[in-house]
Amino acid sequence: MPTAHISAEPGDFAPDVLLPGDPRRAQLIAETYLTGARLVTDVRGILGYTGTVDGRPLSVIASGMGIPSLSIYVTELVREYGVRRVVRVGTVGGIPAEVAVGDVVIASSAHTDSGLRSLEEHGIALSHAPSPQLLARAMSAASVVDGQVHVGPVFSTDFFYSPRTGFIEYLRGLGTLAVEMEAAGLYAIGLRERVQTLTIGTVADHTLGGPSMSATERERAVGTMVELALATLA
Ligand SMILES: O=P(O)(O)O[C@H]1O[C@H](CO)[C@@H](O)[C@H]1O
Ligand SMILES: O=c1cc[nH]c(=O)[nH]1
Repeated sequence: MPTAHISAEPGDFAPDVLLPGDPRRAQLIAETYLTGARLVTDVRGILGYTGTVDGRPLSVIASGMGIPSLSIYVTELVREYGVRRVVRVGTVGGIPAEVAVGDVVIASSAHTDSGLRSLEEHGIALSHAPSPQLLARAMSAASVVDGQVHVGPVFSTDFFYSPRTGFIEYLRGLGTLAVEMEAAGLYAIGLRERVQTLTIGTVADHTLGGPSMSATERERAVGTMVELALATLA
C-alpha cells in the first residue's frame, strides 16, 4: 500500500537502497548506475527508482535534508516495503585539514545535537553507529576505488546554520572527520528496526574555509562514493 509519503506499490523497492539527500542526485545515480531504472515514487518531489546493478535489484531514493525528513522515508521503507540495507550517499563538510574537498568519508559513528536524543531511555546515551557488516565491507572496498577515503566519526547536526560557536574546534579535537545532517538518525533507525545502515559522504566544503562545491557539483559529486556504496552492497 502506498504511504503518506511514498506512492510505490509493495514490491517496488529492492531490499537494498542507496539514499542521497538530494532528489536530483537520486535521479543521476539511477540514470548512471542502474540498469532498467524505473521511477517508483515522486511524492513531494522525493524521487525513488528501482533497477538492477550486475543483475542484483537495487533502489535509490532521496531522504530530503535533516533527520526528521530522513526518518520518515527510512521508517516507511523498512516497515512498508521490506527494505533491509540502507546506505546514505551524501555530501559533508570536512573538519580536519587532512579531509579535503572531493575526498570521501565513511561514518564509523555519528555524534549528534539532534532531537532524536529525547528518545533515549533509562539515562542511557545510545551510540549512533553503522552496522558492523556494512562498515567492514565498505572499509575493504575502500582500497579498490579511486580517491582518498577516510574512516571515522561524523557530526550529524540539526543546524546547517548554527548560532553556536566553538563546537567545530571541540569536535575537531575529538577526531571528528565531517559534519552533515542525517547519519545519526539513520543509525538510530537501524538500531531500532534491526536493519543494516551505513553513511558514506563526499566532502563538498570545509569548516576551515577554502573552495567549496557549487549546487550542481554537489548534485553530481557521486563517483567514488557511489562506487564504494555499490561495492559495499555487492
Ligand atoms: O547532500 P546531502 O545528502 O543532502 O547531505 C548534506 O547536504 C544537506 C545540506 O546542504 C544536508 O542534507 C547534509 O547532510
Ligand atoms: O550538512 C552539511 C553538509 C555539507 N557541509 C556542511 O557544512 N554541512
